Amino acid sequence: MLITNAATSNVATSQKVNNDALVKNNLSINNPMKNSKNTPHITVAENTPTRPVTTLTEDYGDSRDSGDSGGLAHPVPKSGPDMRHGIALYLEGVSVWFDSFRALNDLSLYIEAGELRCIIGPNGAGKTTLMDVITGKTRPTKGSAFFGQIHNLAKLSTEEIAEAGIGRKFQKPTVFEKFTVLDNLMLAAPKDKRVSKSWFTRIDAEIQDTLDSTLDQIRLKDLINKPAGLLSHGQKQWLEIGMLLMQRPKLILLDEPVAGMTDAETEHTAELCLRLKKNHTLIVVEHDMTFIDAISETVTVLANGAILAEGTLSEVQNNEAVIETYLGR
Ligand SMILES: Nc1ncnc2c1ncn2[C@@H]1O[C@H](COP(=O)(O)OP(=O)(O)OP(=O)(O)O)[C@@H](O)[C@H]1O
Repeated sequence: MLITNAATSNVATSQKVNNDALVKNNLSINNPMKNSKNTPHITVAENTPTRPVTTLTEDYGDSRDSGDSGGLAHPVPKSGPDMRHGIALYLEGVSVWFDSFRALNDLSLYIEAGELRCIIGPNGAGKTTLMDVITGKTRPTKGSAFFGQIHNLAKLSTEEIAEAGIGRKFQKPTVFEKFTVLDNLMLAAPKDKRVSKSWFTRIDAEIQDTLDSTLDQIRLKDLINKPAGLLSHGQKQWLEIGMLLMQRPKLILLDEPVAGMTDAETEHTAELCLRLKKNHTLIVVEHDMTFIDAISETVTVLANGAILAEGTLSEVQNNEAVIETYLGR
């Protein structure tokens, strides 16, 4: 019963899937790094492919909710993402068209492993569409999207992408209000190990470790027996981040994590992001500049589906085009 319920939550959509039936990855990666001003410097051995530059020629359609694999052949690598060359996420020339409207327009974005990247931009800039492409919810109409070297995000299903190690937290918390903090976390654990700690005296050692470190990260240890419905808005958000952490993602996407939070909660969330950064790659979409200032290294500004500017917060804040289009004078 609980497991059925869990399958309907945003977090549970990224539960691990049984991929026994999936064949080993067979993608050929044959087109090394191109010159681009966004391209980070990477030192690699001679003849080693640095980027999976596979230009997509198929039209993947324009449905935002195309979360299935659309009948495409998509061998799923059983291993985790290959980030040996330091790139966690690689998007090259990605466009998303909704009929004739271009929500993303030839967008190229490279996120290094261990990076905390902030994405800002006006309403309608394409931020959600970008997150949708990364999580497989929307297919690129054109371009390449890879997680590490081998996971082709344009071809994997949402579940396969979650299995590969990408976790997304949506803006609105969707915790199970009647269940305790602990039960919510246990429900988010990978399917094969998902048992409620309160029902069993013994618990998988790996899950126990993940639970302990998650509770350390989200600072809700003292509230484990509290029903989630009685938590503050901020605590619910942290719990939901904890539910993501139970799945041990490598790349975490946070969509407006501090919307509706008090100043103190915003500050705590900034501290949480900085703690998460020690072991994860993060992409944070936010409008709150105080929060961005507290956590940001590189900030990417999106407008009209393309990158308007990229740099430190103060660099983009002083960029004329950004002032004109987004921040104002
Ligand atoms: N399914 C769709 N069909 C048609 N147009 C869409 C669809 N989804 C999004 N769009 C349009 O694509 C553009 C980008 O939307 P998106 O939600 O990605 O922007 P955003 O930067 O996340 O905005 P916000 O900050 O308001 O959330 C918008 O103009 C939106 O209206």
